Amino acid sequence: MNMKVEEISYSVRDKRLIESISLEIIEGEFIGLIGPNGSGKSTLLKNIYRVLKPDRGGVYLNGKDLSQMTQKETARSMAVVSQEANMAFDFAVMDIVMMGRAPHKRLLESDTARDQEIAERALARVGMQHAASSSFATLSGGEKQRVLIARALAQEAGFLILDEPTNHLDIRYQLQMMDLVKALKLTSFAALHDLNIAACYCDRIYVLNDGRIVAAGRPEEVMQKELLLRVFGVKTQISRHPSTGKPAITFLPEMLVN
Ligand SMILES: Nc1ncnc2c1ncn2[C@@H]1O[C@H](COP(=O)(O)OP(=O)(O)OP(=O)(O)O)[C@@H](O)[C@H]1O
Repeated sequence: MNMKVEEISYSVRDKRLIESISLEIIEGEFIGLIGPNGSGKSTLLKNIYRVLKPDRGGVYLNGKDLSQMTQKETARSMAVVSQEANMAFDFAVMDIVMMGRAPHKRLLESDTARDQEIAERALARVGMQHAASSSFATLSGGEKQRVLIARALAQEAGFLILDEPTNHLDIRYQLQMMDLVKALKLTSFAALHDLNIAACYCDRIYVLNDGRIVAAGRPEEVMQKELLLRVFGVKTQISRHPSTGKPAITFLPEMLVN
């Protein structure tokens, strides 16, 4: 599944939150989106997954204009895992995964054995089958994220959007989550905060600053100290990770630099 974003802009009242953003994601790629707090990452993703409507420009999935698709059609092509893992009501884990089947059903159509089988398989793929009847609210942050990935898998969409999927997770769960998503081999677009994680896992990275894309490329092209200083306002040393060969970013606190 290929995705193309063409010149999208979005404003609230007079404030332009994202400005003329274009990008392309090719089938099978894992693409990162990085940028400082408030740079517009969530706003961009929401414009892509149709919680917000761009003022200008368009989003195309396999050449098809998303704004011409029904929400159900969109959900069959695109699944979203966001950082807001809390549900207003408590549900059993399996019920949450089964929600992923909704875009494939007619209104009030009941679940079939095939839906059940797809949901069970999705839960097994994220290693959470033992928790099928547990209450979602009682799970740890890492487990919740895995269940939400399972829901996205049950949705059988070819394109996965992740909005800061590792927020609030400790380092072990962050790596586990990223390894899991990579192993799924879905075409993915992920807003990430941790630059080393982005450098390690992404095929390509887009850098957002003040609502605009200011750099794009492979991790080694993007992770340059001048750019990181300009965009994030931090001093860094960039080396090559001894095992992965990817850029490894070391941050230099002001008090040590001076
Ligand atoms: N509904 C809104 N009305 C006004 N301003 C908004 C609205 N939604 C977002 N913003 C502003 O738009 C900017 C971009 O916000 P956004 O949440 O997209 O950034 P982000 O890069 O995802 O940030 P973070 O890394 O902190 O999650 C911020 O300055 C934010 O305050």
